Amino acid sequence: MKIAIIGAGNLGLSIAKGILHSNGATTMYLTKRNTDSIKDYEKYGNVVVTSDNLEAVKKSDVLIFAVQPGHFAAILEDVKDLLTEKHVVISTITGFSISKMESILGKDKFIIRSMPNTAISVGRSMTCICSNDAGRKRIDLAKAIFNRMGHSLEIPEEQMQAATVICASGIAFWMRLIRATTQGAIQLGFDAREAQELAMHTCNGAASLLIESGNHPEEEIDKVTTPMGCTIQGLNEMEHQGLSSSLIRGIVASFEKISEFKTKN
Ligand SMILES: NC(=O)C1=CN([C@@H]2O[C@H](COP(=O)(O)OP(=O)(O)OC[C@H]3O[C@@H](n4cnc5c(N)ncnc54)[C@H](OP(=O)(O)O)[C@@H]3O)[C@@H](O)[C@H]2O)C=CC1
Ligand SMILES: O=C(O)[C@@H]1CCC=N1
Repeated sequence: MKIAIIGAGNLGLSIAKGILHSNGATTMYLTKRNTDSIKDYEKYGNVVVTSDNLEAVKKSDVLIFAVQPGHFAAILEDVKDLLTEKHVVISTITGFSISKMESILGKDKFIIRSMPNTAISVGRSMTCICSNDAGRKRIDLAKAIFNRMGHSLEIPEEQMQAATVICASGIAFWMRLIRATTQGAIQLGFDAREAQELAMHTCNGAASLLIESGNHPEEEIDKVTTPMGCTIQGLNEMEHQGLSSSLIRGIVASFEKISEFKTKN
């Protein structure tokens, strides 16, 4: 597979790492205007670093766009005449609709809109995807690409903004919960490194338990909460302090913000 990542910034480089990690490309173009910071990627042999988007598009089949929303339309205008039947356009751009992409590229192009997260760099992204009508022919290819680097789910385009909050911003939300747990562990006497080790592996275990068992979280909680024990004491205190409520409110605030953004675009 010949892949180009147009916009090798935070997310673009995370995707590049995920692709390298999973041997997911025969050649990979990485583009940005100032390439100094990513020249090292050329040591991987099959990676070409360039500021020339046109060359990257001509030499690749799968085009993953990861630029800021304000740059995207102009870049699509620049490359649109180079697009042929071999190309699949995959956007990761927040708030940029499929109809807007079609208005620049045409309805006949294979267009996939995706929302991965930065855990793609370690092959563990939750990635939501949808496509235009023509792109339906390539949705399995897009799923295969993202499933090599985590888990993917096809959703209606209307849910893409909500998926951005839960999955992309969600990485930051979970990081903060892990950090808070780490701070608690330090207060209980662990050194900082051990505290983080305990917090992140316990978090990983909790998610893996649900993924592998298919159980509801409360079913697993019931197995841990000894009557009159320390777990229920801690959980109830967290809820008195608004744990679930503050998470839900944060998610809704994030969604309200992204909805403003959609109106502006
Ligand atoms: N960060 C995240 O976790 C997630 C981000 N997204 C979306 O992904 C997109 C990128 O986000 P993020 O990676 O954080 O942003 P960054 O600003 O880190 O990356 C964007 C990159 O695009 C490059 N760029 C700008 N203009 C061009 C151009 N003309 N041609 C090629 N490259 C160009 C910039 O480099 P230079 O200035 O050198 O050209 C920069 O490295 C956004 O639309 C965001 O909404 C989606 C999911 C998660
Ligand atoms: O915070 C943001 O607005 C972008 C969208 C998802 C991740 N970063």
